[in-house]
Amino acid sequence: MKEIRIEANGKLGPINAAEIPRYAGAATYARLPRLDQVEQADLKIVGVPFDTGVSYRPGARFGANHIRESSRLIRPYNPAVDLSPFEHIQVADAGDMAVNPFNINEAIETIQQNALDLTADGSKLLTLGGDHTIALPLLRAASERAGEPVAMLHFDAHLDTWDTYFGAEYTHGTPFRRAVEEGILDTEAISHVGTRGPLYGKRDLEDDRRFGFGIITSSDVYYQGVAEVVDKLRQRIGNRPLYISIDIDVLDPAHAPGTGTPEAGGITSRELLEIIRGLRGMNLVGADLVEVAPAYDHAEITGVAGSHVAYDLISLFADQARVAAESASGTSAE
Ligand SMILES: N=C(N)NCCCC(=O)O
Ligand SMILES: [Zn+2]
Ligand SMILES: [Zn+2]
Repeated sequence: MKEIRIEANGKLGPINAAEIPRYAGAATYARLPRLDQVEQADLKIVGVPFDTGVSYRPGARFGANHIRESSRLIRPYNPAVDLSPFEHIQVADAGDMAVNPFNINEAIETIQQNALDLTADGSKLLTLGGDHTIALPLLRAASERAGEPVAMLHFDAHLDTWDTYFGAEYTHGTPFRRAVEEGILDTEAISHVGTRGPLYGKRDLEDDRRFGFGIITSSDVYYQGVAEVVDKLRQRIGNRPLYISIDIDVLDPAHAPGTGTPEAGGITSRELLEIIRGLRGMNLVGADLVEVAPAYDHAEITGVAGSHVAYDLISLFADQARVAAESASGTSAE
């Protein structure tokens, strides 16, 4: 069937839901064009079907396609930030990386190389799915492209700065310790948001602090509120190149049951979306959304949350482009 798409400012947008019912056809994220359907993309959305690094329930290898299927209802205008993101940047779905499920070291190499290849033309990357192991190669690629260690906001129930599991260095509980060891993070500007739940010991927090991480716990979000949290994060990060890593388990299991290591007492999807929206104007260079495991989901609760989180991340990228275009053309950029 012929696709009928929304087009504006020379950008090829989603399939028009007024012409072709939104439940029809193969899923791309938000029914956006595939990368091979556009001449160029400013932001590429790519799936990472990999979950060999998990310590508990597997299934995040199916996360990207679940988020795509759950994103069919996304509409083109984002009123929360007064922006039609797909009109300001060309966004395209680049499909999935082909990652070895039997060899973690090789998988990490592939992810890093694919991320570098996809951004060689100056475009940016938002990855969907996979377990949190994949943040390490994605951060390596992001810091190489930025030409310096990157700031990071890490939304997660977990610290993911543990040392090893069963002697393994590369797992979904250890990417950020490795990243600090490798010197690819700007340790003046890294923060966890939404952490909670039992730890192995107090030492986990001491190690984490030593690496440079600031912590805003799930309870801090509750007691301080979104506005104060956003303020603190913006101050800590300033204009540094910023990578955002979102583990969907940062949400309470009521908001995201479909994940591998759920912890009670999480933030709501409203809080997460509001914090992301509060980051407008920051120097975002890349992002991932990990740990969506559809086997434990119901009624696409987690898939819908993930698809909307991705939409507000895309809106941040688009807003950066809007501001840059406005200042280039001399119109005031608010
Ligand atoms: N979900 C992520 N990324 N990490 C959880 C690791 C929890 C653990 O096995 O102790
Ligand atoms: Zn994690
Ligand atoms: Zn987690």
